[in-house]
Amino acid sequence: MKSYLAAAIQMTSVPNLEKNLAQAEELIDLAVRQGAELVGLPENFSFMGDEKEKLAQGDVIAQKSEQFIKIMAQRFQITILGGSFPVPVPDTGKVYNTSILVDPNGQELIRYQKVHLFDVNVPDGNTYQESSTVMAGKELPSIYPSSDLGNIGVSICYDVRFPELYRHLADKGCDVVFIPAAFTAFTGKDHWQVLLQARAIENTCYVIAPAQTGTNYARRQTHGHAMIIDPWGTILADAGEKPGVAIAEIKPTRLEQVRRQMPSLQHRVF
Ligand SMILES: O=C(O)CNC(=O)[C@H](CS)NC(=O)CCC(=O)C(=O)O
Repeated sequence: MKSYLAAAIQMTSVPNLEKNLAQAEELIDLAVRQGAELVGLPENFSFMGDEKEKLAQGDVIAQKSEQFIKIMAQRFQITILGGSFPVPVPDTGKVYNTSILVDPNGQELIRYQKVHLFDVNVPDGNTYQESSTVMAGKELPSIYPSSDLGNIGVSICYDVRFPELYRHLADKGCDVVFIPAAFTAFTGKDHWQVLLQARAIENTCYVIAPAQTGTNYARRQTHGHAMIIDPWGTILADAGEKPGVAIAEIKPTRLEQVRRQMPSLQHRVF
């Protein structure tokens, strides 16, 4: 594993596929110009909108999103996570909330279908019933062992509240975990950063957390603060509240140092 720059992209996706892909491309370009070699896009980067609209356009969104990620990877010669996009599941009327990690040759390295669905009545009055349109994935995410970039793990948004998923990734030797999100503004202000830091600290790994921000559609407000956190829990970069990128260096020496200073993964009893 080498030292390299990673980027967590922050955007305001809206109910317009082409607009979102254009915004994503601009931000990927910005990240690459600053030297990023590993880049993550947020949950639902290519479409944030009414659930019914998302389903109606599901096939087009899935096909264009996947093609977009592969083209970006090859054009910019980066490894990139398509934070998530809907992929229709035949004969169900539902989609998988899907993330793919793609290498600079346009080769798919990991495909993960979100396991934990956000069926929550948020105390601000908004109700989310992700399972009404999304089929829950049934498998734990896998790790991609990159000799250059380290062992890369993937998860999506609400998964961050389920530490057992990250412990599974840690068991597989995870060095860098992606947590792309579209966190609600209401839960985000109190929980987002704390949860991300907890996952980094307890698993002594880097966290790359791309995010949605601002007003996406109707009353849907997302929290922003895409960030990169080191294995000690220190926030290395925070994109704030506007669209942009959080960029930071991922260092194998820092991983080794923190794992030496705080060997908690070796002290597990259960
Ligand atoms: O809403 C959309 O349009 C697209 N879907 C999402 O953004 C997903 C599923 S509803 N959001 C989350 O998982 C938020 C979790 C969260 O905010 C928390 O855990 O507090």
